[in-house]
Amino acid sequence: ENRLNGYTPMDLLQNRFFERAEFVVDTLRKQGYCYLDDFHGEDIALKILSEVKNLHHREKFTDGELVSSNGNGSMLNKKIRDDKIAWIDGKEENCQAISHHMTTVNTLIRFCNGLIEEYDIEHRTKAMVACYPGQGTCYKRHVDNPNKDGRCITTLYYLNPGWTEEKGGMLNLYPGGSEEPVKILPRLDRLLLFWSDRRNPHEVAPSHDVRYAITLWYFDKNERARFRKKQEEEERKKAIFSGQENGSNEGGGN
Ligand SMILES: O=C(O)CCC(=O)Nc1cc2ccccc2cn1
Ligand SMILES: [Mn+2]
Repeated sequence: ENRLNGYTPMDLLQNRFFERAEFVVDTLRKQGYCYLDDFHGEDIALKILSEVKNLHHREKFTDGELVSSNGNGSMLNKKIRDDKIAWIDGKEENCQAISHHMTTVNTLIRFCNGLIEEYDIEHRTKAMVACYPGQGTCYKRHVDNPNKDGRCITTLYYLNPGWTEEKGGMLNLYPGGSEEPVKILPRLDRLLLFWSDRRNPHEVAPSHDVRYAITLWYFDKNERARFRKKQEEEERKKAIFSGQENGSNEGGGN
């Protein structure tokens, strides 16, 4: 069969993933974030971009959340984020290249999982396709997973050919809460990975051109299971509480 100097194409592919996973895990350990350029190659990157633009033109994006509570319970309608988003599971029509991206990152993360003892990564979210429509749209400084909801690695795939810092829209990352941000250019075919917890506050600087990205969050099995159990516990308590409320009103309740 077609062995290239003793390796099959599959061997070469596995090696390629293993090498990149080693680099990613070493770099994540060292600085908490890591990016890979030319992740899919330009042709596939442009195919993914055309599918994302198609989603945008077919009005498949919704507004990001509009409100943030200012901590004392009152809901401000202050915007914390201006991105438009679409959740994609990869089976939708006209999302084949996006689906290929999702399976490719899964394979990379599976190789990384073998090298990271502190996490056991088996699941991820759907793909969140995001668009910043320009005109200064941004995303305020935040932490993806501040309260142990299970997400351990954030992956961001950027789709912006010819992007320059003049266009704004830099991802400002504050690894370890550092004062000075690391400024990441959201260029085409760049895959950025970082720990999703408090180690990586980040923000999107005001963007003056249309800016696309695809986010996948990967879960640590144990943290996710604990979070789900806590959620169910809270649901039960709430149900009991509202049950008492119904029981207490006159004639209400069966
Ligand atoms: O586009 C980038 O460079 C990063 C943007 C970003 O941080 N997006 C984002 C989007 C989110 C949407 C829902 C919940 C949490 C979220 C956290 N982060
Ligand atoms: Mn974020």
